Amino acid sequence: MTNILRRGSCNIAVLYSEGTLTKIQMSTQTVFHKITSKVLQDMKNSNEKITMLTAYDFSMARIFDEAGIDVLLVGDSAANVMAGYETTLPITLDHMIYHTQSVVRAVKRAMIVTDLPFGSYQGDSKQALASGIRLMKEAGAHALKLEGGEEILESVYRLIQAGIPVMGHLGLTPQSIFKFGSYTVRAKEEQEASALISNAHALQDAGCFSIVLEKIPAVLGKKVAEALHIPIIGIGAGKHVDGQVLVMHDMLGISKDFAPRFLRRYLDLYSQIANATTAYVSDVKAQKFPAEKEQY
Ligand SMILES: Nc1nc(=O)c2c([nH]1)NC[C@@H]1CN(c3ccc(C(=O)N[C@@H](CCC(=O)O)C(=O)O)cc3)CN21
Ligand SMILES: CC(C)C(=O)C(=O)O
Repeated sequence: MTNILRRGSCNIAVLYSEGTLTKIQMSTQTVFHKITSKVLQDMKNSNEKITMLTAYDFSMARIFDEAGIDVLLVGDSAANVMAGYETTLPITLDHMIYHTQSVVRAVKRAMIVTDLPFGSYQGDSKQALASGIRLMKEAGAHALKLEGGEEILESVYRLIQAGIPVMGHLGLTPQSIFKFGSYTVRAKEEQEASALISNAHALQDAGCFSIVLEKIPAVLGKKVAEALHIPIIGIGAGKHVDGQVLVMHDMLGISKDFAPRFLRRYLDLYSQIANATTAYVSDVKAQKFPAEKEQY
């Protein structure tokens, strides 16, 4: 195996010697490989880190996809960053379908994983399957993510039986925030750590293609990534896991007052957008916009 392609716009010819990957010949002669669970597994096996960001809309998803992101997560964090709710609980399956459809229209290469939202799967595996089928059929998701371990295994299994790739999510699981009461680091104590490890094994055994670990000690992230053969994607789970995920608004510096230790901001878009807005407002007020050449 050689290299796994990164950019849509450049001419890196990527030859993947194993497996049966979909190749798309673009007009620019760029060869794309659509990212699938098989590609992610190959990345783990060859020690290539997996990159994942959230996306909720067409315009941002297109930029991320063309810039070479491997996985786009249509996260239920849309409840927070798109809709302004305090928690992820209020977002509905219909909202998740809308966001997923928007992302799907933009993406050529990345794998699109959508969260099953709170209330659309817990406790009833038939409801989980019905919700999952809507996201695959109506929205075009490539895979689904569900929060939890043992307690949702039946749902995970039923989805996988139906041919839907499932990503697990352990550690800090925001849909259970009212059970835990805070967003503190999880599994610091031995008992919770060993429960997390056994849940990770159970998810892998049920057929999950990958697991997200959120806000846990780096040593535990390392332990899980080494013990499991499937790719482990971390958010606040240290550097030894197989890939990293961040919420796009955090990574781009759009979100305000969110500064957990695990976050690295690659831009300060909040102030850049605010400055651009002030400049626009003052130009219009001062009748500097539009200028002669900007009118008909
Ligand atoms: N903008 C955004 N980014 C996220 O990463 C994110 C969401 N929203 N919404 C859904 C979940 C919630 N997540 C969270 C929420 C809080 C912390 C956190 O560390 N909060 C506090 C510490 C709280 C405490 O220690 O009690 C912090 O330091 O900001 C981490 C992940 C991750 N997800
Ligand atoms: C924080 C990530 C992993 C997530 O689940 C979301 O964005 O909803």
